Amino acid sequence: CPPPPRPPCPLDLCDMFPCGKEEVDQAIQSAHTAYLKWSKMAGMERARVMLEAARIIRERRDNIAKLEVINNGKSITEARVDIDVSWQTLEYYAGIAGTLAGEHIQLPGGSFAYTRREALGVCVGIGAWNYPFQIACWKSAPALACGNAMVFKPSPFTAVTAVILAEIYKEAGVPDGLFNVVQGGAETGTLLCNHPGVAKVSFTGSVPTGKKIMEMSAKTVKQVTLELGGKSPLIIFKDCELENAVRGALMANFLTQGEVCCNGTRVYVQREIMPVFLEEVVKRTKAIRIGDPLLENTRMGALITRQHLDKVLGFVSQAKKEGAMVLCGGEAFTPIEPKLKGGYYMSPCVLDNCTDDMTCVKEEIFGPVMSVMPFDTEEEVLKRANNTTFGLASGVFTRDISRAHRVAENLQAGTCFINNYNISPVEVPFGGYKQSGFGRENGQVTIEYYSQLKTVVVEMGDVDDYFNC
Ligand SMILES: NC(=O)C1=CN([C@@H]2O[C@H](COP(=O)(O)OP(=O)(O)OC[C@H]3O[C@@H](n4cnc5c(N)ncnc54)[C@H](O)[C@@H]3O)[C@@H](O)[C@H]2O)C=CC1
Repeated sequence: CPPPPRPPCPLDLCDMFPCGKEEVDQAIQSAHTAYLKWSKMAGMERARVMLEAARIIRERRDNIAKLEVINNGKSITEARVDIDVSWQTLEYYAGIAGTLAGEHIQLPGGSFAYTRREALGVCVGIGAWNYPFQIACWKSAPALACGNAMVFKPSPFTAVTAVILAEIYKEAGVPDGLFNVVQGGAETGTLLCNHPGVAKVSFTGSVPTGKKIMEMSAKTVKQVTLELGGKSPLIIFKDCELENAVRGALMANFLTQGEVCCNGTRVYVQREIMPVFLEEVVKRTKAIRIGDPLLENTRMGALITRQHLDKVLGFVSQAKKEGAMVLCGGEAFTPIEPKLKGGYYMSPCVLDNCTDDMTCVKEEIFGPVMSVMPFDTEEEVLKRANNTTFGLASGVFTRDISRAHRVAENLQAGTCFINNYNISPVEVPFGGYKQSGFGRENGQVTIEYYSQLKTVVVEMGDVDDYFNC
């Protein structure tokens, strides 16, 4: 049902009507029809269509990026990177589509077996609001490369750009229905996860929702990939290249207004360099340009919603109550331009005097808030870094190559960045340990999560007369 009429708002991007059972059934049915056709095509044929889609995205990069800024609130420079990563994802998996193959296994007496890598069927993608277009590509590209269809549900807060992707796939020549977008929130997502026509659900979002997705998917034994939240540690040793470590800490905390699942928000700094680190990090954080995300030199745009901004500011207040010290930021920010008044901006925040038991150190804030803590030894910091139910990412800054690899080995996280942070090219697998989820996105391994192996056993001789004794 359309929502009741309300006065038009000049800032509205679209009206979103959530899909109900009928639309979800239709989307899955048409995706299934498209899958029957698409999965019979050769990998090279699928690759050609995907490369054409990648080309169109590249050609329209600036327009899509602009729309993504309006969709999400992130800065235009970041949005362009998201769109570049998106077409690269399509190119990468187009390259793999033509290489999908099985094995040949020799058996006694000339008999043999072979394996076929087959598609799963209709896959569902459920996206978060922080990387709307990129998440749709991270999920659909490997799915389509393997011969699947996808029904994608974007977050209701960022409903628009996934539709652009659907239009581009169609223009590039995928069969009608191969990539369908359904709109809506939890109810629509529930319909998708409970649907018997769905073979797999790939989800990006919060841990509580991820658990529900798993539970619903279990009823019909759907495969599941979960990309959930994090509270990742970033460990900075005193022998680091300080300039890089400071830049890395900013990269680990303030991209997309801090709304990044793999952010390194627990920053452990070796005690000897703490004063100089804090001085530099605060100086740079204060200098971050906040404001109109469509301007070239803006580096921090608006948070996703008023409620989310209030939630993030609430974390800062709670941190103060628990004894943390705000070194900078942590307040609602009103840009000078009149048109931006009422936007959900906040100044990026650095918290000192933090301890491991504080709420700001334990819980995912999903906003521009960095918690800094001192440490003395490698053994101690590893213990503290791993003392969390999350395990998405981690980082270490040091000039000592042995220490870097030793720390990477001992951190319980799906990714460890050495001497940088938040670098996620498509060639590199991405995903979590512990409650940050399972399965992987990107890299060759993701093919495993969007395909299944069939074994074909071929007898070249006679069948044993086993029962005639
Ligand atoms: N790991 C990550 O990348 C992300 C983590 N988050 C975390 O989650 C918090 C809440 O953000 P939300 O957008 O509300 O995350 P969420 O986990 O509630 O929503 C993510 C997606 O799941 C859908 N969804 C919600 N409930 C569902 C259900 N019962 N069944 C099926 N689909 C459902 C939503 O419509 C959206 O498309 C954030 O404050 C942040 O801490 C949010 C976005 C991304």
